[in-house]
Amino acid sequence: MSLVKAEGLFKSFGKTRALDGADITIRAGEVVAIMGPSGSGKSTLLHCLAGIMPPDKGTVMYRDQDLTAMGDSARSELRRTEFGFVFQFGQLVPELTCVENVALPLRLSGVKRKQAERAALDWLAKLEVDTVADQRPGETSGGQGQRVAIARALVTGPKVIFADEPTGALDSLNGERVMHLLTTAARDTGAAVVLVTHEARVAAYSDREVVVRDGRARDVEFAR
Ligand SMILES: Nc1ncnc2c1ncn2[C@@H]1O[C@H](COP(=O)(O)OP(=O)(O)OP(=O)(O)O)[C@@H](O)[C@H]1O
Repeated sequence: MSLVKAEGLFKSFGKTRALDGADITIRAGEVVAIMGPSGSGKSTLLHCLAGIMPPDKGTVMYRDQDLTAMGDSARSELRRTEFGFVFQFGQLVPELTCVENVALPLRLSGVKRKQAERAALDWLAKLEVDTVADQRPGETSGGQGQRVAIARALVTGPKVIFADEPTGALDSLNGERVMHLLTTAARDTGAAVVLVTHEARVAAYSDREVVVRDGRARDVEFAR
């Protein structure tokens, strides 16, 4: 059963064709690594799948909803309720403490502060960073910051986590730890993970790899 299904995606930036007829299907609960050379269209594909960027042509279905036919506000509502995001540099709010950062998506959905912060603390503990709950992101290490960002992505119970080079700024040991925690947490909650990475050892945490070349996506045989 497909959860996210994209067909015939085209996207150009001026004369650069970033996507050139890309197709990809993500099933519920699976961890998919999007790999491929630099500039091949991986991030553009991720942004189209996640409803961050509309393709020039093609469709992106999330369950029975067509993201490409939705207005901006419906699409951002869908992103807020169904998706979680992790980027290369955590992109936490620097003025807020880590627990406030993780609680933020719940607060935006109308959850009361105490309840939101309790849920945030639970997630920080699962990702083994409850020790930095009261610190600001600038006072944490890169690996801790990424774990906080993962807690923030998971706190709303998303169906899909989109992660663009989530370990790109970490050393290999921290990268592996973050991947382990991300995929374990996603498997525990049943969330699918769509992950852009250059690194084979990061892709090794996925169930399946999709290779993007010249703006087209190709499924690799189930590797494991
Ligand atoms: N906002 C943009 N404006 C102009 N060109 C862009 C933009 N975003 C992407 N591109 C171009 O589209 C192509 C695909 O970019 P994309 O970032 O999707 O590739 P990628 O595979 O994620 O690359 P990398 O691995 O280096 O991050 C590249 O040639 C890039 O320069």
